[in-house]
Amino acid sequence: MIATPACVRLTYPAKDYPVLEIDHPSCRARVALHGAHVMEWQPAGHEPVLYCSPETVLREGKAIRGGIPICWPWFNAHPTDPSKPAHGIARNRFWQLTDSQDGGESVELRFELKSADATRAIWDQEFHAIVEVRLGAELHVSLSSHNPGSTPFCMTGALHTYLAVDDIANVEIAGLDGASFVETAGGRREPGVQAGHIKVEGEIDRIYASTSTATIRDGRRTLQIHKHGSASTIVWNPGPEKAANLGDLPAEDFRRFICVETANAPGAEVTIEPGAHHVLRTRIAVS
Ligand SMILES: O=P(O)(O)OC[C@H]1O[C@@H](O)[C@H](O)[C@@H](O)[C@@H]1O
Repeated sequence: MIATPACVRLTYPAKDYPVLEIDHPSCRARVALHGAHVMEWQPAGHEPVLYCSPETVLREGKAIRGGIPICWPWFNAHPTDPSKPAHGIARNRFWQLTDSQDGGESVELRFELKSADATRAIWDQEFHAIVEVRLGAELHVSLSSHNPGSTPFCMTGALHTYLAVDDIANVEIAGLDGASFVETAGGRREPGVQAGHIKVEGEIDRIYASTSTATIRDGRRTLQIHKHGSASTIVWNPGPEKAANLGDLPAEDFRRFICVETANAPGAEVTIEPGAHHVLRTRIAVS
C-alpha cells in the first residue's frame, strides 16, 4: 500500500478488507479498495449524502449495498450470458490504490484495475481501468476505461449512486422532463416520455436517455448530479417487496435512498478502439 496523507487512515472493518477513512476539513468519507467504492461522503456542514446499508456484507466478491458501486464493463445483466455477474466485474474485486493526496480543499484518490487471468476468465479483454475520486465540498468520481489491447471492446456501465433521502415519498427528481425512458421494473419493458418531475411510488427501475444534470429534492435539501460521458440516467428504487428480498438491506430502508446513476446503459454502448479510452464522470453538489 502506498503512503497516504494524515487525513486518510487505513482501516480493516472486516478481515483482509481495507477501507480508507477520510477525515478532512472539507468532508468525512469512507472509500473501500474493493470496487474502488465510495461508501460514505459527508461534506462539512451537511448530513451524509450517500446511503450505505447497515447490513452490507464486506467480503471479496460481494458488492457493497450503497455508496457508489462502479458497474463495469456491463450494466445490469450480461448482454448474452446471464451466468456472469450482474453489473460486471469491477465492483466485485479489489483495486489498487495508486495515488492519494491532500489537495488542500479536497482529498484525491486514484485506483487502478488491469486485466489479469481472473478477469479474462469472465471478460476476455485487455483493459486498464482508472477510478479517480475527489472528496471535498463536492464529490467527483471518474471512471476511465483504457484499451491497451489489439481489438476494440464494447462496454456499458454506471456510477450507481445511492443518494440518502429523508423519505422516498417526498422525493422529486427534476432535469429529465421530456426525456424518453424504458421502465424495466418487474421485468417489464415499457417505453415512456417523462412529463415534469419524477415522483417515486413503489418500485421504479427506469433507463432514461439523457445527458442532463438531475436535481433531487427531498424537502430538506437539494442534490445535483452533473455528468460527463454519459448518455443514460438510471433511476432505481426497489420498493417495499423487492427490498424485503434483497438480503443486505433492512426491509424499511428502501425509504432512505434513491439511486440516480450516471450511466451508459444497453442501447448506449461505448466502443473503445485499441489505444483509446473513455471517461465517465459524475459530480455531486449539495445545497
Ligand atoms: O442488486 P444489484 O445487483 O446491486 O442491482 C440493483 C439494481 O441496480 C440498478 O441499477 C438496476 O437498474 C436494477 O435493475 C438492479 O436491480
